[in-house]
Amino acid sequence: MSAPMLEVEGLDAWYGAARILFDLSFEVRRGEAVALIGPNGAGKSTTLKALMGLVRRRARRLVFDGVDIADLPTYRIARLGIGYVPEDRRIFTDLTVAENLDIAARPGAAGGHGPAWSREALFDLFPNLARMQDRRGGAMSGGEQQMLSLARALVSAPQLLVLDEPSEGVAPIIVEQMIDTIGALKASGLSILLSEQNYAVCNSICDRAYVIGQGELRWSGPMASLDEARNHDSASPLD
Ligand SMILES: Nc1ncnc2c1ncn2[C@@H]1O[C@H](COP(=O)(O)OP(=O)(O)OP(=O)(O)O)[C@@H](O)[C@H]1O
Repeated sequence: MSAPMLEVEGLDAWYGAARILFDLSFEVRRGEAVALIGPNGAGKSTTLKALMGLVRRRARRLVFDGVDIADLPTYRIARLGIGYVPEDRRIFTDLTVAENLDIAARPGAAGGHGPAWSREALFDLFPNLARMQDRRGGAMSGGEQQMLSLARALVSAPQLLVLDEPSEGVAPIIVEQMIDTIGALKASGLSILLSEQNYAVCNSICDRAYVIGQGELRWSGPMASLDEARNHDSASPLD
């Protein structure tokens, strides 16, 4: 079997003096969708920030696509082909949809070694965005902003999409659309690392799951096994 695309071994992370992650290990293989599941405050967002070099962290092994990323700054990690969509989305609220995408497509921003996304291909995937190209980011709903943030991540041609709680603050009907969109991206060959509290989102999209609690790994295995345990065991890994 080929080496994993992302290998994380023994990851610790801190905010100031407060240690948040304890010896976390996980991996994502090429074409796979992997869920980080856990309750509020479990450390999911911190795990993704630690991966991107946005918080102080230490790991025995932190390798993406064969490159040691432990000492790389965030922009270099992104350029290797990781499209990170943070929980707060970080779109420019004063700029329009089209301008937000233009900024992501500035020269030198791409180069992620993944499939290139033309504007047409993006708008095929996100027809709502195609219809609101002149709308300012600040005038969009939570779900629309999430889609824009996802579209913007694709502009940099990632191989791995890292999505931090994409369903948060999004209306249920839009969550369904989002599941379809992320599922289509997976079907196109992109690898996905998804942090979620919404179990249904993980179950619809992911092949495998890691359950995190209080900064530690509590369980890992195929999504189907987690689903089985959740439905039939009195003490499920999610309790
Ligand atoms: N900037 C920060 N400074 C200090 N502590 C923080 C900071 N951000 C998060 N924490 C703490 O780190 C722990 C993990 O938070 P994290 O946001 O990673 O959890 P999470 O699993 O993503 O939960 P949520 O679903 O609420 O985002 C929590 O105890 C949280 O209070």
